[in-house]
Amino acid sequence: MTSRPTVVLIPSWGSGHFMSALEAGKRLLATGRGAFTLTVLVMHAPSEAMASEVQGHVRREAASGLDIRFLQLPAVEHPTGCVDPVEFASRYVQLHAPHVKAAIAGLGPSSRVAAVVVDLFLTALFDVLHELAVPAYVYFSSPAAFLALMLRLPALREDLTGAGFEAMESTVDVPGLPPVPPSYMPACLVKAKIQSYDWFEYHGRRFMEARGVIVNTSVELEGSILAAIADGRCVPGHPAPALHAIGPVIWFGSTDDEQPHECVRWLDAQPPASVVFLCFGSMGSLDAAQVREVAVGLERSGHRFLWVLRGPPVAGTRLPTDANLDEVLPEGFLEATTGRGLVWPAWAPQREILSHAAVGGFVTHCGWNSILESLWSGVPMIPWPLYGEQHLNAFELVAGVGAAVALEMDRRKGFFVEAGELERAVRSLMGGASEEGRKARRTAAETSAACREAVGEGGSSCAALQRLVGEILVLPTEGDDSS
Ligand SMILES: COc1cc(-c2[o+]c3cc(O)cc([O-])c3cc2O[C@@H]2O[C@H](CO)[C@H](O)[C@H](O)[C@H]2O)cc(OC)c1O
Ligand SMILES: O=c1ccn([C@@H]2O[C@H](COP(=O)(O)OP(=O)(O)O)[C@@H](O)[C@H]2O)c(=O)[nH]1
Repeated sequence: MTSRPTVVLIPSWGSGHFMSALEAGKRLLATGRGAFTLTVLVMHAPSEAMASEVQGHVRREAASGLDIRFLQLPAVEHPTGCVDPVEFASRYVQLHAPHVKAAIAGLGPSSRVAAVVVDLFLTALFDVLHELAVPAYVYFSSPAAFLALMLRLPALREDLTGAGFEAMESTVDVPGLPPVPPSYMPACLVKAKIQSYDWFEYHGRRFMEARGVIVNTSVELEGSILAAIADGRCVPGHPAPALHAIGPVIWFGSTDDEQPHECVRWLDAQPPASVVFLCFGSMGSLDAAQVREVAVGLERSGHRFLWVLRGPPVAGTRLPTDANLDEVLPEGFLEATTGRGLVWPAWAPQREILSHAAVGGFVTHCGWNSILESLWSGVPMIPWPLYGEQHLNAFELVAGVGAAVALEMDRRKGFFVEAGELERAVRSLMGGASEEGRKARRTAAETSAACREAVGEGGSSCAALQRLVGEILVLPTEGDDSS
């Protein structure tokens, strides 16, 4: 066999997961310095909107001249009767298994498959990867804290009564984190969605079969949790999977835009660190009553703001529409805040915004990518978790990392936030008077430096990446007589 080996990456189709995994793959490729190529198996995204996003990414990356080959997998049926996206994703992936097997087996004659890296919801593919005897890795694009929790789920199930986490009176032990109040348990694991719990538990168990788990974090960010997992504190009596903390993996890819975005132009005219930025991720939207509270809270805070305000999701998807500002904002709000506030109703260039000197704080839905992007830019946060694992991320941000001012949410009213509470948190984060805000700003600046050091030459994440590449290159696969 003369050609170079290849590392196969199988991301899931959601833009956030896809780009995070692809960026990790590109870092593997760069660290391998030409020793292997990258082959990306692309599944059809289940909705048109997502499919066109993914196709856009594939087109851009395929044209980048890197050693990446994209192979489109055949379409499969959509599983029916799923209670939530995680069940859908897991079952949709199971249906891809024969195609994945054929695609990987088909690579064999021309290039040895050195490793296969799958997204965190794709562990159902392990059966075919084991059959093919290729080393299987997981790429975990969420924090190590959530990985620790997923590994703990089989044991935690024994402590749960039928009423689930929300009925629990004691705190939850997530090894490496301070005790977690049940109200911070991820929305994806609460009682009403027991099938979600089953699927998260399924994936958590299967992570134990992986050759390693590549995590989008760093020792500096989540050292105590990584150590707890490695010490076997999540699944006592079983060797923990090898962990590779290579983050922060942040995608800084270019867009097709030639002109600076309107939000960026508006920021250019604001004083340094004066603007609080509000954005709720790729799937976050607030209902009308909550939008009114945010508007009142921002107006009363007196601070400058840039608010990405999206409308309800497109029918049949979780993707928000562009907001109709005249309809949702209280009368007179835009006039009252002219000059010190911009409400943007559509997708905004978040990474660019967070790295702008005018931005001094971030009200975030606590998606892990958003948290990493904010920390990278040294921007302190106010956590407003919505879905997925974000409540746990919010807890970690305040109680662990410390780069945030906590926001009180009314759990009995669907985690509603009162205007006065948002006003208080914004004043605390952005004003000079609060010790809590000063600490969050100081910690964010320190964490930014630590993150940049981690991925730089000689840093912990850079070293982890080099070790991982070294391991992948010497791993034997079945039938490989060089072993
Ligand atoms: C982790 O638990 C959940 C994750 C998601 C989820 O789903 C999702 C679907 C898509 O089609 C596109 C996505 O980008 C996407 C993202 C997503 O969660 C976020 O994933 C990020 C990693 O890329 C990061 O970890 C964020 O913190 C996540 O919030 C959905 C879900 O239930 C609805 C989960 O339980
Ligand atoms: O208006 C928006 C909303 C989101 N994002 C990007 O979308 C990703 C969201 O990922 P995250 O993990 O934070 O949350 P998710 O949307 O997956 O829940 C991040 O890279 C954000 O920078 C963006 O650029 N503009």
